[in-house]
Amino acid sequence: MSKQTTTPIYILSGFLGSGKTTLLQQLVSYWQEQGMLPAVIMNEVGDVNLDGLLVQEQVPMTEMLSGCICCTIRGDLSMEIAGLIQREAPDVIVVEATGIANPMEILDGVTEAALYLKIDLKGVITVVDSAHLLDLYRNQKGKTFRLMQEQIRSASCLILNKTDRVSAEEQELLSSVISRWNEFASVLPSVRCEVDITKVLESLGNNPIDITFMQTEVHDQVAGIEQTTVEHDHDSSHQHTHHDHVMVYTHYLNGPVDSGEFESFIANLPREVYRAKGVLTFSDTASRFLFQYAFREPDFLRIRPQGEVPDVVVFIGEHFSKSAIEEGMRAMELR
Ligand SMILES: Nc1nc2c(ncn2[C@@H]2O[C@H](COP(=O)(O)OP(=O)(O)OP(=O)(O)O)[C@@H](O)[C@H]2O)c(=O)[nH]1
Repeated sequence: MSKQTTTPIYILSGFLGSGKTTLLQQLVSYWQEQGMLPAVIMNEVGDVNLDGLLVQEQVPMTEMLSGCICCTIRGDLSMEIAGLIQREAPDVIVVEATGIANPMEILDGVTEAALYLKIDLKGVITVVDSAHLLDLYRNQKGKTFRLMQEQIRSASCLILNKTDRVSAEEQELLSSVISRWNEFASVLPSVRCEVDITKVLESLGNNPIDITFMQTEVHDQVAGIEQTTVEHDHDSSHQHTHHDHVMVYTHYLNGPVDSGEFESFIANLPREVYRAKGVLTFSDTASRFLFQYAFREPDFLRIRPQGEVPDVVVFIGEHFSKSAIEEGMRAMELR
């Protein structure tokens, strides 16, 4: 039985690896401390959900894999929201979009659901990787730059994350740049998304989404990007394509690999691979690890996954050679 109350919905946006899951964990803990039941809709471009390993088991979660909710599987979003509300009656829902999602399209998906469900779209929180944005800002071109700009423009609250990876002057420059792009959203600088969650939620209340403004002002700017990066296929939502400039390679490992060898393989990844994540067993350490790689920075977290989780690494990027990555990985497995 679904509750008769209105369910608030938050959209988490931000480029691949910016820190969305890191923020999601904080939001979930915050709501749990308030005695609330948060639920999560996770969307991944790859076919495995590794971020799910970072969310506590008792949090109801729906996964939308192998596609991007902003385009090919957008139609499914309102059904997922409806299903979650019916099954779990959560007090609040967070939709974590893929890093390549266009928030305008997700807003469309959620508003579609609002036609027949009692939901209240609270706003878009966009997480920004400071170092990555700085790098793209200095080049001022490319689809990734425009997409990141779009994600910033559609936010009601902006988390300027990973400030540990830029200098104080660079952080100031970024703050002024993003405030110019989006003068309505609050900007909260952070390291590992450690922000005052009450401030985030308050700022959403103060900067409600003005969909009319976004449709006229922003959509015009987005139009060019959509045409070049999105394969529109609204009729066949199960044909899982995604943004055409983004590639995903999922590599299942046959066994443990040497940690040093893996680290040097990652250090030498081509620039075109800008995000990777996986679960690994190393031959020289006892534990298993959740591996992350975002904008050239690797990270390893010791984990004890519940249930069966294969050793797998997902590589995401643009125009990289899948066979070169596969060969490199296989070579490590053979040794
Ligand atoms: N140096 C640094 N690393 C961070 C910070 N915040 C998060 N990270 C790391 O960045 C990586 C990506 O973080 P996630 O929270 O998984 O990013 P995401 O946006 O959910 O990634 P996708 O779901 O793949 O788009 C992880 O290794 C985090 O530990 C930060 O402030 N500084």
